[in-house]
Amino acid sequence: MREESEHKEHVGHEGHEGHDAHEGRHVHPHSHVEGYVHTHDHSHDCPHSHHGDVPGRAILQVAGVSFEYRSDPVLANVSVGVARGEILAILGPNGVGKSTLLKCMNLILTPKTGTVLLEEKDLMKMSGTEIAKNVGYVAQRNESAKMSVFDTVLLGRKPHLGLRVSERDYVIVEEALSRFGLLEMQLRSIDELSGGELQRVCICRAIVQEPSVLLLDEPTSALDLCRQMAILGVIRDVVDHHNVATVMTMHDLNLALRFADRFLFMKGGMVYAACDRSGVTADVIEAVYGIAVDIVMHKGLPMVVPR
Ligand SMILES: Nc1ncnc2c1ncn2[C@@H]1O[C@H](COP(=O)(O)OP(=O)(O)OP(=O)(O)O)[C@@H](O)[C@H]1O
Repeated sequence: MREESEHKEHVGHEGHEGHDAHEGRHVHPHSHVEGYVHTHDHSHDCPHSHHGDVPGRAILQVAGVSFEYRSDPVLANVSVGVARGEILAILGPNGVGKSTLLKCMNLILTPKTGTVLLEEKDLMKMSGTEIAKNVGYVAQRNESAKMSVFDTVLLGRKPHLGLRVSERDYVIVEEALSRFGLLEMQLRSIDELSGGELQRVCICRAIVQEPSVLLLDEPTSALDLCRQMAILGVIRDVVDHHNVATVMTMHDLNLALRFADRFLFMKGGMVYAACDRSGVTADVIEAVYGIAVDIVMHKGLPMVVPR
């Protein structure tokens, strides 16, 4: 099994400008990250919300995946797919295996059984560079180093670089830095950033990588309320306008309901429910988290309120 050091192609972006944070996923702002505009502009054909398990349309398809750390079983027979233009939220209590599943989706961890297909190609048969070109990943905990914010984000271009950094690479990086509100701190060393600033840098790095699949492990865990909305707004925008598929693990059910299209609830290392917003019921939440909740509607969006 490959442990989690290998292709840590952090994904990163988060932005402030041009997002409709208060409207969440129902409003898709028309700003964009420059890099995607030049290379994958599918803005006219991106589907928005999808239901069920998208088996036929999934760009990334996990089938029958099991995983164990040494001999401790963590995942059992997990199957799920994510389509272009949609955000899948992986939900469930601490330690249930959300991060492990995410790491199996780009083979940072190698599943014990099962397959992971990217556009119907077996990920196990792809090179690390090929995976990195297609799948961006931002870890839950990000390593820092003595490197500037600019250089860190530029590293996201690595899978695409030729012999040297091109003008286009610089344009993509600068555009993304701007969207993530990082321009002013681009010369600072990332080992001097706050946890939330570093999280934004890492998401920004993943975005400039221009992946077709983004895997984000608790992308808002270190962010304040305003930046949670901003960054999820930018991610939603990239997903909507550049036909990217995104999977994110989350704890905040209300943020998930606001920004994601589909929801994978895990319990005991298995899939308990895979549904769209209408399937997120008080019964499911109680069964998965062991807490009684009410689901109330607020401005057209369901909200989970613990009793
Ligand atoms: N490197 C590791 N070696 C051994 N066990 C691990 C390792 N990483 C995670 N585990 C265990 O595997 C289980 C699943 O962990 P994982 O991080 O996937 O859960 P999670 O649902 O993402 O949790 P959280 O919500 O707390 O982040 C936990 O019991 C955890 O202790």
